[in-house]
Amino acid sequence: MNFSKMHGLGNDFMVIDGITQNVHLSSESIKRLANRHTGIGFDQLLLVEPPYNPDADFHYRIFNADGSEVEQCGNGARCFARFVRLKGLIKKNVLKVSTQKGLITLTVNSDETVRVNMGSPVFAPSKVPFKAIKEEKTYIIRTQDQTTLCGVVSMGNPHCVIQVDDVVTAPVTTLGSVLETHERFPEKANIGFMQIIDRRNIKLRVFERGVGETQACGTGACAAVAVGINQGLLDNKVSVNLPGGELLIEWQGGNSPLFMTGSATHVYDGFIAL
Ligand SMILES: N[C@@H](CCC[C@H](N)C(=O)O)C(=O)O
Repeated sequence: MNFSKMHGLGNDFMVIDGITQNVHLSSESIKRLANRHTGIGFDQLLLVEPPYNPDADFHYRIFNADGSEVEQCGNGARCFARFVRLKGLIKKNVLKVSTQKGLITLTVNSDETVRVNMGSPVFAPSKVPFKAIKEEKTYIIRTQDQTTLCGVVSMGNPHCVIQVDDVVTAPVTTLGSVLETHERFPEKANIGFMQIIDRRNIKLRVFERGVGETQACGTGACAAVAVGINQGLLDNKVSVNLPGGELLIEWQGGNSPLFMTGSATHVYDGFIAL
């Protein structure tokens, strides 16, 4: 099987063309391939497929390193756009792509950065999904030894965003792993730790569902800015500083779409016998 290794700000992917190749992967084989010692190593596997929807150019499926299939991936979307152009699967620079959670539009800029229309953030708890009596801007989640204030949003996938004083000392792995599987998130969640520098700049670390902490999480950056704007703490255009680099997030609020812009890097092409 031919594949490409790519990354978006260090969030790394194995990208497979499932249009010209017949690909059948079980969650066990994805776990094996994701292993950084005995496999190829990646945070997510992206599988490019022909469109199911007449409005889309492609369909793409996303699998976490633990083998679970998920609905959305921001850094993956940008890598996907560069992959299909690099492999000559399409020539145009504006692409429509369906994922498990609907259609997104991707624009490849002249400097090869990619701007993604991620659709509108969804705060209704039942849609995240998150167990709550009613929608609030801030929730309290109780765990065995602490209570945590957070915002909750779906960017196609479930996110919980916690404001912290300093991302360096934030309990990303300890609290992140407890909240990822908290009973109030029936489909688990990605847990973001956001330090607000000023109204246009934040720092962010994310403990990703099905992976652990990654160098960057695109939907996590979108979720943090959406929660920050919803809570009245951020402006409509925010630069997000992640351990792996910067993303620009723009959202006018309400039902308007949220845009994410950032880089997507091709590392190498490979071949693996399964
Ligand atoms: N790295 C991603 C998010 C991938 C999926 C996530 N771990 C989930 O389970 O929802 C991104 O860049 O958005």
